[in-house]
Amino acid sequence: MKYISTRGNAPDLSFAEAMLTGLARDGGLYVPAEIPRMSAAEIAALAGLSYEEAAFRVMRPFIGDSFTDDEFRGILSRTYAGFRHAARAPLVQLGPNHFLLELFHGPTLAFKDFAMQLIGQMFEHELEKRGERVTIVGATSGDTGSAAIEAFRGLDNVDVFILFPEGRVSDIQRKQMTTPEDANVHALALEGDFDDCQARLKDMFNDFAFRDGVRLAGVNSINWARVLAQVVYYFTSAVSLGAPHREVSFAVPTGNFGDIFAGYIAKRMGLPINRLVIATNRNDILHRAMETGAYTKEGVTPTISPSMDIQVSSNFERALFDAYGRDGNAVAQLMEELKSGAFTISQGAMQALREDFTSGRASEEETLATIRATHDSTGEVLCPHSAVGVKVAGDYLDETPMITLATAHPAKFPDAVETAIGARPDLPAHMRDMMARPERVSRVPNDLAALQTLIKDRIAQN
Ligand SMILES: Cc1ncc(COP(=O)(O)O)c(C=O)c1O
Ligand SMILES: N[C@@H](CCOP(=O)(O)O)C(=O)O
Repeated sequence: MKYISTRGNAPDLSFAEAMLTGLARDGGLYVPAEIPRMSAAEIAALAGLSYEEAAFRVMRPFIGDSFTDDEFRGILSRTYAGFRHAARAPLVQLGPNHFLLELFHGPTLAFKDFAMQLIGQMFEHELEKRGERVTIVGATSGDTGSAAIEAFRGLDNVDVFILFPEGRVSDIQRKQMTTPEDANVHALALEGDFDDCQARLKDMFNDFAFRDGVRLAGVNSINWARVLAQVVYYFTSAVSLGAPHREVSFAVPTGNFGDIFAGYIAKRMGLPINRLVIATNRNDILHRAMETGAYTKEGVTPTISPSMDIQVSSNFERALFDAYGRDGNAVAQLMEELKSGAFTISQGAMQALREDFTSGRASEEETLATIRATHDSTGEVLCPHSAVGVKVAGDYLDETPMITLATAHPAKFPDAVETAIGARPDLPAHMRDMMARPERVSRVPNDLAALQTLIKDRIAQN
């Protein structure tokens, strides 16, 4: 299995190489040269398997010879051992034909753990084999950073630096990033928004002297392995509702487009998915793009679903690559235009996108009302991101079962939940004392050179 860049001008890599490389050297994102298909019989055979065994069967064809079967099985069993639910990703019913996929039972209470715990294990295995050390730099709007820190803290061959937008993550998210005591963890509060964090991260990858000097690696969904791990729960949830004999739809709270892109990959692999619904908050660039064909940046507006306060959706580039018939030059051209703030998607590409994706947006009031109504009718307490998904899913309910992804635990966003239902959800026991723990964080300017100097200095000290 080979991986190619969405901009068509970088070396082809194996799975393990693409995982350690992060961003392609032409600025693009790695995708598999071909998407392996699963037959209806292979999909049906996932029914009743453990999550780990289903994960093995869904991901195996993408891994090539980067890991042996035994190595990969060992990695998967360690990956999900720390989840607090035996099913890993349980489904609960919200109403007739509407289901919620709870993805928040991992160690940091967000769907990010599904992929981050896996790549933590894969990095450790691969770096030990190669005798290499890397510097991970990540950009986060709150959840990716905490999941990355949890997955990589304490590892000998990794330093992990996380850029988060100062004042724009919840208190719990900040504490998750600033309270670990491990010397290899560096939480950096950047003066800017998430898009600034992600832009500086990509600048670091595009500065080859810095990139090679610190042996830079990325664990954002730039990294294909992150997307791949998320494909699995589309299969397990759909199969438990009758796939491949019955179609299902998914509604996905969306920011950086990694999670819903994983659903698209599941569909390309043969999972019978009717709709993939992109659910956005007020930062609705994807919804606007789906409606008009114009992908136009606006400023990021802070919302009660802060992890989705994103305007430049990194993984949309992967969807565009397919929509443009895998023409890397066309994608490179669009990304060049985006530097000036906007691009227009061709009619043909829009048609291709609309065959797979549809979209909707939830306002702040609708998000709060959805948390309240869902609690009243089912007892389920939604986080505000999941509530965006449930609200938008409501506009698409029909005879096909709809699965909305619940992407974070409500206790990560107690203020929004309290506003909606008048009660603050409890944190799980392992996090109860979190607010009292001392913090370690550096404030950093939105400036590439200053960030690079800080990172080099910290590595030299370790
Ligand atoms: C809780 C939560 N929900 C939804 C999203 C959006 O997911 P994606 O960025 O993969 O579109 C994020 C951030 O990525 C998140 O942290
Ligand atoms: N919402 C994310 C943003 C980063 O997205 P990723 O897909 O690159 O991990 C977060 O919580 O940080």
